Amino acid sequence: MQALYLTSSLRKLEQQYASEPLMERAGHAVATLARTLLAEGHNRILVVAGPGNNGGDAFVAARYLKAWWHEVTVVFAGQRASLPPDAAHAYDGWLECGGEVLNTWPETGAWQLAIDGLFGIGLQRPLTGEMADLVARINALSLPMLAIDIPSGLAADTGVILGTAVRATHTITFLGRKPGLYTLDGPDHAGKVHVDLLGLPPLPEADGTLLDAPFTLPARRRLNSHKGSNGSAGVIGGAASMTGAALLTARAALLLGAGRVYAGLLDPAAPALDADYPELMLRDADQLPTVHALAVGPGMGRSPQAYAALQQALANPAPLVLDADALNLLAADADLQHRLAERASGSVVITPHPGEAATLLATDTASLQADRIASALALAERYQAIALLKGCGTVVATPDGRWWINASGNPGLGSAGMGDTLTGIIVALAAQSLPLLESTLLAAYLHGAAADAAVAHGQGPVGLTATEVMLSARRLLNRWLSTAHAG
Ligand SMILES: NC(=O)C1=CN([C@@H]2O[C@H](COP(=O)(O)OP(=O)(O)OC[C@H]3O[C@@H](n4cnc5c(N)ncnc54)[C@H](OP(=O)(O)O)[C@@H]3O)[C@@H](O)[C@H]2O)[C@@H](O)CC1
Ligand SMILES: Nc1ncnc2c1ncn2[C@@H]1O[C@H](COP(=O)(O)OP(=O)(O)O)[C@@H](O)[C@H]1O
Ligand SMILES: [K+]
Repeated sequence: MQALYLTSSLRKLEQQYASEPLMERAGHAVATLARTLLAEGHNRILVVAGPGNNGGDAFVAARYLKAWWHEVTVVFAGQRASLPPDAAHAYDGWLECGGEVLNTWPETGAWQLAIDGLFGIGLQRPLTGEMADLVARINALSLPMLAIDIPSGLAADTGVILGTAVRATHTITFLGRKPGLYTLDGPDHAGKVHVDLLGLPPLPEADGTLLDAPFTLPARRRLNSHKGSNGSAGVIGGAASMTGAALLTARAALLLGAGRVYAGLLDPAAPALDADYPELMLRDADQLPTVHALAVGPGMGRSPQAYAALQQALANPAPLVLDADALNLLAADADLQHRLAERASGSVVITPHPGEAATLLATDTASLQADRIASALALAERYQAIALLKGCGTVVATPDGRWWINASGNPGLGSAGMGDTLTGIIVALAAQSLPLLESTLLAAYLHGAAADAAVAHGQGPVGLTATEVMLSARRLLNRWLSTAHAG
């Protein structure tokens, strides 16, 4: 797990250490990494420098690379007179070592690496006109591309593209990881992220946390354990023509270790048996026994029966996962919201995708996605529940203001049934007595990591199925458990 920092915190750190030669160190770090990205025998580097301190870093990097005998072309999108002081100093340093500055894009240049120092964390408004053209030219180069601090055009706090953005193969980011590198459009633009602290100690308090490892696991199973000690999970959903969703959740709960799994199906014509998984106990939605953790929503629809089932579930003290139509019903009904508010804080997790989340916050999807961290925090606050906002870089937030971004997963997860699977993993872990927040965080990471492992085995991203993801998740969880409990 890695710390994530918002721009406001990084700015404070910069001010605190204003007397340190941070730009010099930044440029040196860029040059050092750039060298390693050049293929054997390659030497020609394009550096694009912008009008602020990100451009200053670029000039310092250019100077080092030239000193190390590389052929460096610098394109500068700014005016010397308008540069901030450190960047102006870096510009002068580049000229003093014999470097040249081009103010227009050169006709030809057989570069072998490009360095993007156009904009960093100071970007405030969308790139347009000449700046946007420059980004288009950079992106048209089919080269390894190293972005300085953050790909130019990407908003550091949100991962939103401001107009247009550089697509880098590598990003070297300073002082701390920015959340925008890991959510929404960040991962498509950042490539591999490298961090350099510029010689400073890390900030004592992170703003958020990156989920990039299985940081917590269910307890080791005693040899003398039985299905009763592994917890029972319940799933309510599966209205007519959507029973598959509830069965997927139930199967995931079974495969991820719940001792008993009951599925309460709303479709009166639902089968009495899941033929592939006869281990599952299928019941009518209102006939579930007491369970240790309950998931409500997959394939549930919004019928009066679905409403009643949700109302009943909210009165159940077991840890609760609300997904899919349970969220749409909740968003539309004050009584359900009241019942949710009456529950112990932290005993419910809501798992909306951006469309459901927008409904829950009475906004539109674009506004919701414009700041996924703020949206997840708003959901957690508004519903006094753990909120898991799905999508590339899933964000988890708690009512007390903590947040996490999940680093695992891939576009193979973009097919029906993947959300149902996630819900099943959460409820399985919660049934096995892992606290609900830990269950949610581990499930988010495991679900994505399972998809990554499946892709590594050639099962995706195209055509990856939810069933493959849950089988992969079972393998991974067992591997993590055996490593953690070895010896
Ligand atoms: N400070 C430090 O200690 C350290 C900082 N470091 C480095 O500095 C970076 C931050 O530098 P920064 O704050 O100067 O901002 P930066 O990202 O270069 O951009 C600002 C410039 O862009 C301009 N501009 C903005 N939007 C625009 C648009 N749409 N279209 C056109 N222009 C636009 C804006 O103009 P203005 O808005 O003022 O008109 C201003 O000129 C940081 O990411 C890291 O790389 C490291 O060296 C470590 C130590
Ligand atoms: N590009 C992606 N990168 C990472 N995770 C993704 C991506 N696309 C989808 N996912 C994940 O897949 C799941 C899809 O859930 P959801 O939209 O509810 O679908 P479903 O219709 O299967 O219920 C979520 O956990 C989401 O975060
Ligand atoms: K940049």
